[in-house]
Order: sequence, then C-alpha cells, then structure tokens
Amino acid sequence: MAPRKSREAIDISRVRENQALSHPTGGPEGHRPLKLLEDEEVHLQKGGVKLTDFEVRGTLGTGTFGRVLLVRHRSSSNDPSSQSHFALKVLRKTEIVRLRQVEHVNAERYILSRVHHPFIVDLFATFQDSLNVYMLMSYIPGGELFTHLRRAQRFTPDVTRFYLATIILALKYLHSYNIIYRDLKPENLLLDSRGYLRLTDFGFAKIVDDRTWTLCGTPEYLAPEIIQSDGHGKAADWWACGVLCYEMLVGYPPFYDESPYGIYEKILNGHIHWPRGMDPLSRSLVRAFLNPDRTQRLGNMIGGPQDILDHPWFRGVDWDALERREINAPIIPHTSSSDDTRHFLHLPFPPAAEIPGLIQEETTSAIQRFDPIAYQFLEF
Ligand SMILES: Nc1ncnc2c1ncn2[C@@H]1O[C@H](COP(=O)(O)OP(=O)(O)OP(=O)(O)O)[C@@H](O)[C@H]1O
Repeated sequence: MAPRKSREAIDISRVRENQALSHPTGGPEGHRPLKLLEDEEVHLQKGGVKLTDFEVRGTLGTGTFGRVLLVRHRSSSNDPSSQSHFALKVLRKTEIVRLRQVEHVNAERYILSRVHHPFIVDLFATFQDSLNVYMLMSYIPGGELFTHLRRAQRFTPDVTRFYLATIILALKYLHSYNIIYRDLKPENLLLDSRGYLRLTDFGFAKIVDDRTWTLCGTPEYLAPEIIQSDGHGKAADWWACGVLCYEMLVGYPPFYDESPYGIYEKILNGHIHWPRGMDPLSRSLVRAFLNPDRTQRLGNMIGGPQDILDHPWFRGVDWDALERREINAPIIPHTSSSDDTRHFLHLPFPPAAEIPGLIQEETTSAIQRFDPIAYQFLEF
C-alpha cells in the first residue's frame, strides 16, 4: 500500500554527534575532508543581504519544527533570467532545542554551505532573529517527486533510471567527502524547472569517518543496521536507494506497515514481495541494494559506487552527460513564472509575529546579546 501522506522523519539521539560541526570554527581538521570548501571559500553571500530585503510570497511546506517560505528579493529586477525568488527555511529555535536538534541544524548549515552539486539544492545565506534560524535556498518550483509519483502511481524503468541515476551521482559526490545523507525519500527530492531532481533537507546529513549510531531517518527507508543500532555509514544510503528504486517502480515501498514497529519487523525479516510485472534485471538491482549484509551491498563493496554505475540495469546511461544536465528529463513541470507555486500545497501565510526578523530588522549582535538560545547558532 502506498502511503499518501508525506512520511515524517524520526530521530532518537543515542550519542552526542556532529560535535565537530556545531563547533564555531568547524572542529578538528581530522573531521574535514580535504576537498570540501573551507570556511573562507564557502559560497554563502550574506554580505549586504538582510532578512528584511525579502518579502514573503507564500508557504511552500511545513516540517517538524518550522516551515519553508517562498520569498522574493525586493530590489531584484523583473528580469526573468535573474533569480529573485528563493525558498526560505524557517526553523523555530525553541523547537530545535526542545527536540534536541541543535547539532543537526548546525550540521545542515555547515554541510549545505560547503557542497555544490547540480542535483543538490543551493544554500545562499543563513540568518537568525530572536525566534528563528533561517536558511535561504534556491527555489525549486516543480514540487516533490513524492507528488509526481503518487499521481503517476508508478514509473517505468526508464523514468526510474533517470531519477535514480541522478540521486546516485549526488550520493557518490557526498560520500566522496565522507558525508552521509540519511534521509533519502521521494518527499525530499524536488523537481527543478527542467525536471531534474534536487536533493533537499540535509537535517540528518553528517560527516563520518566510519560509522555513527544515531537512530534517524524515515521508517520505510531505514537500513537493518540502523534499526539494530549496529553503527551505520554510507551503506545505509545505498540501502535507501534500493527502497527508492522499488517505490518508484512499484508505487509503494518494499517494507510497509501501519506502525513503525511493524515496518522495522518487515525490514529485519527481509522478505520482499515482487509484483509479477517486475522484470528480473530490476529485481536484481533492488536485491543488490537491499542486501542486509552491508559488506555485500551494492555500492559498499570493494568497487565502491562505481559498481552501481557498472550494473547492467544502468547500461546505456551517459553518466557525464547526465551530470552536465544534457539529457532530457522525463517530466517537465509546468511553471509559468519563477514564483509559480502550483506544485506546492497552498498553506496559510505565517503570522508576522512568528517571523519578526523578516518584518523588522533585528541586528545579529543584539540578538546574540539578549537571546539565551542564540549562542547555539553562532554561525547563522
Ligand atoms: N528549496 C525549496 N524549494 C521549494 N520547496 C521547498 C524547498 N525546500 C523545501 N521545500 C518544501 O518544503 C517542504 C519541507 O522542507 P524540508 O523537508 O527541508 O523541511 P523540514 O522542516 O526539514 O522537514 P522534515 O520535518 O520533513 O524534516 C519540502 O518537502 C518541500 O515541499
């Protein structure tokens, strides 16, 4: 059965993690892969940009502790080629602290500000006011893959191949910097105006040398080693690729139940129901990703992610052309203008009192002087 509503991520913190990331200077060198952008190279362009430069045009989505707004930069020209609309993720500080997500939010900012890839959402600037922290990102207008998949019910192998291949390139890129993503699902994949996917929501992303132990992610997409608290790493993202591939081809995830506990049981039990119409090569790809033994899992063996690119299911894919965005995407979302929100839920505007820094300027130094929570988000 296909869940119709977006699935919520869970996080049960077992260990203090991401300490290096929440450290104002970025933590010990050992946690920073060599090629990832250094502080001084980070492409955030806050210089001169203020929260009050933006007007709110709508609400694009809501999450566990905040919402994502569509905003327009007031002084941008009306030139359609210049970017004037952005997505502004607004996270309420008290909720972040109450749900013990300070380290995750700081990690999201730290990681997103340092990565740059055609299939990953861009982060341009971050801010804070007395109530919230804000992340200014590119507005991706085509809606969630989740919505398109539920509308189509299932995708053909060719359509699935296009989307899965882009995600594999994005994960391969992240893993090359020792970043694990940990929340792959169609709800976190947005279609840009050309129909290419952009990975969003880096709330659970983490830099790891080897393994980590926090139980987080979305039940249907959790690898067995996460459920068993066995320590998990990059292999858990490749497991999630198997779940995503199955869900795109079949229309519902391979392990499904009404309760998270039931889902965990099915994942650990490992039985996969194969619909009759599913071709053997697709089955072999999904099975290779959904190997409970992570040492034998596709993407995590001696050949690394290259084994995925070489899998016969991907035969014919021009990986370089795909990364250069030269291949026609299967679904081109209808959008009439850069602020078109037809692919998003039409949620109410937030009350002005809930976004004080967008309404009236609050200086960072004043916030940090008077706001007892602010110091936890020093980098914002
Ligand atoms: N850059 C963007 N452009 C357009 N819409 C976006 C963008 N980023 C997020 N959204 C919309 O807002 C929704 C919530 O965003 P996101 O998942 O980042 O928030 P969250 O608070 O971390 O959510 P969750 O509780 O699921 O972790 C997305 O599913 C998407 O519909």
